[in-house]
Amino acid sequence: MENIDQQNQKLSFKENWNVFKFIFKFLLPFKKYFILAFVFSVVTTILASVMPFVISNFMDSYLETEKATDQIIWYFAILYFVLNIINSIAFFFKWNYLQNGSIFVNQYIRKKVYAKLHTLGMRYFDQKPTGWLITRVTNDTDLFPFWQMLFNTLTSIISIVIAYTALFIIDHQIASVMLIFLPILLAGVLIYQRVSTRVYQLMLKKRSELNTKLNEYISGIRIIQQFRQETRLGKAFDQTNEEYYGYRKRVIQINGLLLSPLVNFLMSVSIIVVLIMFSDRSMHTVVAAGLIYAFISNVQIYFNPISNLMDSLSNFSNGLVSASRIKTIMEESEYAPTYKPEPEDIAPDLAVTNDKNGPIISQGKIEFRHVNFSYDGENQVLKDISFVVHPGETIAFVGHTGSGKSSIINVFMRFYEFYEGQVLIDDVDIKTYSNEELRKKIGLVLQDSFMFVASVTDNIKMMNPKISDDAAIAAAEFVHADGFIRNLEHGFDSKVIEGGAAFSAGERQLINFARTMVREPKILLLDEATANIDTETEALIQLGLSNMRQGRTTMAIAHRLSTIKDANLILVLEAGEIIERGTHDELVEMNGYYADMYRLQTLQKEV
Ligand SMILES: Nc1ncnc2c1ncn2[C@@H]1O[C@H](COP(=O)(O)OP(=O)(O)OP(=O)(O)O)[C@@H](O)[C@H]1O
Repeated sequence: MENIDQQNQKLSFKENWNVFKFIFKFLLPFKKYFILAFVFSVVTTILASVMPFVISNFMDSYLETEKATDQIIWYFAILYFVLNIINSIAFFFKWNYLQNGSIFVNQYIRKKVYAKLHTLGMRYFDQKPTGWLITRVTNDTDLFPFWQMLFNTLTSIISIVIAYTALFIIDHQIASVMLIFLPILLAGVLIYQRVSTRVYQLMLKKRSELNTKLNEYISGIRIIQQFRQETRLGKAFDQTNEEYYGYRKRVIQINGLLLSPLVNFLMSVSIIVVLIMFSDRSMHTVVAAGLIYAFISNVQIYFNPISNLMDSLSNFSNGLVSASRIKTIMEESEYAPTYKPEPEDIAPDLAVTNDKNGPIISQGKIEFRHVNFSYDGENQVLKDISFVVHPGETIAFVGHTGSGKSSIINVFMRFYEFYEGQVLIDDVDIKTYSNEELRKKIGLVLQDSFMFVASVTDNIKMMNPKISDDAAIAAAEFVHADGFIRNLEHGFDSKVIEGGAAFSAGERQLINFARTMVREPKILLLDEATANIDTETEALIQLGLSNMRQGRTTMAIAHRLSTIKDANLILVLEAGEIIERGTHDELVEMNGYYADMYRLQTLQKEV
């Protein structure tokens, strides 16, 4: 994880520019909001610069000359009041458009990143800690301050130009002196940016680490408690938390030291310079007090945006760091299938029809041709796997734990990309099928399935509105899950609590069967449950399974050999290689590894 974060810490100017262009594209669909906010912002800036002139005019033309009648006082009071009201209204609209625009862009980015994650293969998720991913989708997509900063930069430049024009109109000589402060301020801005960005990035890295640790601790809480790891992990968590706090404190210190004090100091110096220059001028000529007031007001308007800009400058660099991480995720393609089979790879002898997404699976014939596979590119997990399963037949994989049984399923489901060998369905390369078609036609039944917080029916339908409640109930009946469901207090409408904790492993398995069958898959992949299931539920499961297998091509991982005696082909795996193949009777006759396993299991059963 450290490497992942470090990658983004030192970006060259060109890389930053690319990141900026990338993230800016997300803003375009919402540009209307930002343009309107900009228009209202210009209105408020012009009004803020003009209002001191109203006061200065009143002071110089009426107060000093003692000509201020009631009528004139009212006139100026109302004018000032109206300008203030207009200013407030313009400010409200500017604020509103800017906030809404930023919220919409963030939401849009989050939606896109979330959708992208769904297209990435399992290998990606193996390598990225969940907490890291959560930080990316939640914190990194929260670019609110970044958009504000961009907007502030633009409006600040306009403010500086307008305020400077006002200064120039009042007194171009003194206004010219004000220009000296600009490079000094810019130098301050650059120094601040350098110092703050580094510390800010370290702080962000710690926050990401904190999230990762928290996620690990919560997901592994059972093991942690069982092995009494609370104190050790608590200490590790405290340490990261302490480091995070340390960086946070440094950020606050840097901001406190460099931000407003520097700008305020320079503003005070400039006001003193202005006063000295006006006093000097008053030696030779009359200087109107209102003019000095208008000048000083505009000096403040001239400095304020710079102060704001510095304030949010760190947001800019942080936003770019976050944006670069989003860019990395959005441009991730390594795990997405890129392989396009050569025409000669495909030798269809089954009639295959196509729809708009590509070929569709109609028969369910499966073939593996010399497939090699590795998760990490180093350790070969599957070696030269070849077999054929004809439509409606069952193939079973047996072997010790870690022999590669689940990996065959992983490759077949395209959870992981493989690069050597070929897998075909209905004689068509699996890589030509759309993922949608594969997910639709292949029903995967894992040992333990995830249950959502929803009703039993919705868990069977998996919230798919196209599936009717009746179909869900029919599927439950088909796999014999209806008996126990109807015995629940609210039957099919009973609420499932998180993870399905209120159901036994066998009951969850039965719901899972129904969930698979309601989609009417052509191919079934079964990972036989190893959990202890009571004999009654076990009998239901076996009944459900045999119903499910009728007329479907089935690939089953079997732990108890008694359940796959009738399979058309059994493959015995050892360290990723097929060491024996045949039907149950053939393998027993062969008197090899399978026969040993079978004898052992029969003996255990008898004992
Ligand atoms: N996501 C992964 N990343 C890296 N290696 C993996 C991954 N999943 C499995 N492996 C490794 O691949 C090898 C084969 O594992 P696989 O899960 O296919 O075995 P299996 O026969 O299904 O075992 P079991 O019966 O315990 O489920 C093992 O050495 C395992 O450590």
